[in-house]
Amino acid sequence: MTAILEVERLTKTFDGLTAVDQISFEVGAGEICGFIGPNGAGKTTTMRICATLELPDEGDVRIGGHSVLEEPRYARHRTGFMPDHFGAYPSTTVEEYIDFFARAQGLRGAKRLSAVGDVTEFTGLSPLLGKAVSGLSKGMRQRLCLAKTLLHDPKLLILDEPASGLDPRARVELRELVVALAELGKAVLISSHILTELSEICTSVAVIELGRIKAHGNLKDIRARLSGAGRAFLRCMESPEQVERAMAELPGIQQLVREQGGVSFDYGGGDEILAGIVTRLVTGGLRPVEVRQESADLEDVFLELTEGQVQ
Ligand SMILES: Nc1ncnc2c1ncn2[C@@H]1O[C@H](COP(=O)(O)OP(=O)(O)OP(=O)(O)O)[C@@H](O)[C@H]1O
Repeated sequence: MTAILEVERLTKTFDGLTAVDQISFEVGAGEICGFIGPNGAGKTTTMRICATLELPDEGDVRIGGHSVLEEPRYARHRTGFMPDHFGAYPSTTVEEYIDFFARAQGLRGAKRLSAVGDVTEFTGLSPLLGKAVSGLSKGMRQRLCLAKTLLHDPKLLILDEPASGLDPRARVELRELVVALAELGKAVLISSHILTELSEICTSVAVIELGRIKAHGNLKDIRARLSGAGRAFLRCMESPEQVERAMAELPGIQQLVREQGGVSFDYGGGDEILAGIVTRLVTGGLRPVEVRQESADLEDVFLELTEGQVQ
C-alpha cells in the first residue's frame, strides 16, 4: 500500500491543553480510514493540521511524501478538506459557489468549466446549478461542500463529520460517494460519531482519545488484538445440534450459540485457527456448506478502547 497521508508524532497544545499528543498513523491510496474518538479527542485539530490550517508544536504530516511544514502549497494541491461547518453567501447560486472556488484553485477557461461540470455531476448537483445556496437542504449543502473539495482532483480527502445532520437517505448517498472516491484511488480520512455508518465503508480505523491514538489498523485485526478472538458462523449439512456437539469437543471455542440453521462462536485467533477448526470438523465427518467470519463491531471496539474521558 502506498501511503498518501503519513502523520508522524504530531503534537499540538492550546494554552497548556494537549489537544494532540504524539500521534502517528497512515492512510494509503484507495483506503478509507475512519477517524473516531469522543468529543474533544483531537480529531478536528489533527485534520486541520493535515490540511495546513493549523501548525503543530511537534511532529509533521507528509502528503505524498512531502512535508506540510516544508511544502504547504504542495500539500494543499493534493488535499481536499471538507470541514464540519462551512459558510456561503446565501444569495450565491450553486454554480457561482463552485465556480468561485474553481477560480480560487487557479483553474482557468476550459479546464475550469470541465472541473465544475465534473464535480457537480459526480455529486448530483447538476440539476441545481441555478439554485441559491440558501435554498439547499442540509444534504445538498454537504454535497456542495464535497463538490468544492473535489475541484482540484486531490489525492487525499479529509472529511470532518461529513454525514452530521443528514437524513438516512442522504447518509447512504454520501457513503456511496465516499466509496466511489476511494475506488478512484483517493486516500480518505473521515471522522464521524455514527460508528455503524463508518464500519460499513472503512477499510481501517484510527481511534483517538485525549489526543492519543489508542489503536490503528484493520478493524478485524484490532478486535482480534483486543479480545484475542475472532467470531465466525458455521452451517453444515448436519443439524446445528450435531455441529454443536462436535464443536464442544474442540479446544478454544467460546460463546457458542445456535442461529440461522448453524452455530456462531468465538475462536482464539486468526485465519489459521479457524481453518484448523473446520478441518477437524470435516475429518470428524461434518460437511460444512457455509463458513463466515463475522465482521467486527466498531461500536464494541470503540467502547473497549476508550473510557469517555474529556479534557
Ligand atoms: N483553537 C483552539 N483553542 C483552544 N482550544 C482548542 C482549540 N481547538 C481545539 N481546542 C481544544 O482541543 C481539544 C481537541 O479538540 P478537537 O476539536 O480537535 O476535538 P474533536 O475530537 O474534533 O472533538 P468533536 O468530536 O467534539 O468535534 C478540545 O479540548 C478543544 O477544546
